[in-house]
Amino acid sequence: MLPDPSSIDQNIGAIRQLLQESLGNRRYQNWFGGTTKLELEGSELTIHVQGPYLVKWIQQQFGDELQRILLQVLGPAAEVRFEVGQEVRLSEIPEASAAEAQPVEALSRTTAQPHVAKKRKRGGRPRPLSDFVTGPSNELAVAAIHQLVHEPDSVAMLYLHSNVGNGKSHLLEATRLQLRKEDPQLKILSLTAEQFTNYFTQALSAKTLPSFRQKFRSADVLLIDDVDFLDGKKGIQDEFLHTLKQFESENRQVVVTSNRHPRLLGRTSEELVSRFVSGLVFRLEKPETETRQEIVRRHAIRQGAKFSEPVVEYIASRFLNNGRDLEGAVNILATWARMEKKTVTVSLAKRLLNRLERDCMKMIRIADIETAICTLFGIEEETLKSKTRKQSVSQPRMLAMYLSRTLTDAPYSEIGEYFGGRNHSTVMSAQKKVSEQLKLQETIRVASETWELKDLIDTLKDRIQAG
Ligand SMILES: Nc1ncnc2c1ncn2[C@@H]1O[C@H](COP(=O)(O)OP(=O)(O)OP(=O)(O)O)[C@@H](O)[C@H]1O
Repeated sequence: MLPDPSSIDQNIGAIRQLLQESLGNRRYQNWFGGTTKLELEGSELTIHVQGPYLVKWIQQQFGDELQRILLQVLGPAAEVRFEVGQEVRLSEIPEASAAEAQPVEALSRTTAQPHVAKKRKRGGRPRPLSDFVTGPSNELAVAAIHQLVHEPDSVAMLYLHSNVGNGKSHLLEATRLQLRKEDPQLKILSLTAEQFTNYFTQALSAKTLPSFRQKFRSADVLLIDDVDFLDGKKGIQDEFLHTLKQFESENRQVVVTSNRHPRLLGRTSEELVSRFVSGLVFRLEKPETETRQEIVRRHAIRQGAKFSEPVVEYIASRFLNNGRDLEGAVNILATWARMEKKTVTVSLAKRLLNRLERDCMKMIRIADIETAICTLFGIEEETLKSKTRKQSVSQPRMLAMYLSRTLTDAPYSEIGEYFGGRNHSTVMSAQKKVSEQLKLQETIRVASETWELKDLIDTLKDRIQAG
């Protein structure tokens, strides 16, 4: 039986009221009012927040109170989870198809969801190109978008890749907005690869593949976020490949984003990879100092906060990896300033962000390194740990040992044991060998690409740190 929508509204209303009573109006408005959306499904409350820092913050500050209130309103089965980012919005799918297609959530909620914050895409504030801070780390990608929009005949496929939080989704949405501005009639289909998969699976089981194909192939431009989601999913890859072929044959445009270079999609068909690399491929690098500072300034303005230059510089020097972390830090400080009606100083920023930064630091395990190496080189974990001395396996194994020494506190013996019961001197010599290769600026082959060893190690480190 479907839940009664009025009882859902009543329960959310009761939760909000109790929170307001318990926290006081001002704190309630700051943390749960305004744009903080609450959703209830059964006895699970989902709180939608803007960034991972807010998850930590709300859990630390109000976790106990929240649990008490949920227990009171929803009973002992009550659970709370957080969603970081905003709601999914298939905004440019023509009305009919959006209505027909079952929402992605409805499909994914048929199985139990782990209680982790899962990032969703789009919705919320629009992210135009003018909001995107451009610098050496990303300017080629931005130039490519301009070209795609203004010279459609010259760009058929654009592939943007980067580590987490460096603006892929922002740029994809900005592309949609630019295209729309240029031609309001254009049919733009914009969705994540996961949504594509869910729509496809749904159409397959409902035996409505022809109309699914019609919808996905009738667009003028296709924008797909997180195409790496398809890695290792053969059936969907075939379907996606057919869609791409159709776009290609009719000179329509496709933009995709991914967390890695197409050649590093180890479990993706060669045909699909070669389509990706045949287009323009750009990597969004970590933002450099000036870009980070400007991201902080602009985001502070959006949050209605005014930070002094030393505070801007402090935040930018503290969060080096991506725009998302910077925005999260700004959100915390801006909300604090609003609540306390005080100016944020550098020492206050240090104090407030210290604890949060510690909480968000990732503990790296040897298993994380193993996963990153196996994914990148497209080899199985058992093979990496096996006795084989083939160079295609021994080189990744040496790298795994080297990174385990660099990124974890594990002793040589533990690392050796982990990678196939080897002794500590094997690990020592792997570390020495990789260090020498780095000194000699050697290159290394991964799939059919040649990499500078240093670039490869930096990429691996980024991906391991980002989880
Ligand atoms: N150069 C930039 N200028 C302005 N904002 C940026 C920039 N880089 C990242 N951001 C902001 O950081 C946040 C994270 O960016 P986004 O979601 O686009 O990252 P992503 O690369 O898609 O991450 P993921 O790999 O997790 O999907 C967004 O709010 C985005 O607007």
